Amino acid sequence: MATVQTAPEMSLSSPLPVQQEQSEIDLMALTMAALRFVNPWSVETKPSQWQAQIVPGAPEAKDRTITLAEVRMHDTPQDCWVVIYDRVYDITNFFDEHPGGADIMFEYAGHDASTAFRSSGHSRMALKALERFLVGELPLQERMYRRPGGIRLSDIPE
Ligand code: HEM
Repeated sequence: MATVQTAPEMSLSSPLPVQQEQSEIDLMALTMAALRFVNPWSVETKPSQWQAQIVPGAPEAKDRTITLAEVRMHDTPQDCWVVIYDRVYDITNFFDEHPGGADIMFEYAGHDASTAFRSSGHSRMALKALERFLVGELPLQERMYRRPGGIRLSDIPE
């Protein structure tokens, strides 16, 4: 004997839950796509291949913007970045060369080392040496020195 399937009961007060879930997923996907379009870094959680390939001291390094959040991810002896006067330096290959020793520099791995660098009385030669390690610069809103109204010091290089 044939059975007749009846449609599930519907009422205005209880809309179908499946349809509701579907529309929420689509909305989320649309929002993420829009964010990725407007500002890719706002939805990127891991360092991208592009950022991983920065060559320290390369001429284009001064045009790269790197956030403090990205700097924080580079805090190991094999991959060590520091911030000095709003600029980001990859000092991974400098540990053995540093006249002040490796340990003192590693204390600032992934962090801002401006005050420590300044208070160690580094020479003009040391300031010049920074150029070899440059990988980028902080975004304007995260800078302390190189921004309108920022802290002014006589020894901040151009
Ligand atoms: C990429 C970053 C750095 C570069 C290129 C650098 C470079 C140098 C250079 C060339 C010297 C020899 C003295 C001079 O010319 O001033 C020196 C000494 C020294 N540095 Fe650094 N330095 C860096 C980061 C740091 C940091 C973050 C600290 C943390 C406190 C530090 C602490 C010292 C100290 C204490 C000395 C004195 C060593 C001594 O006289 O025995 N340096 N550094």
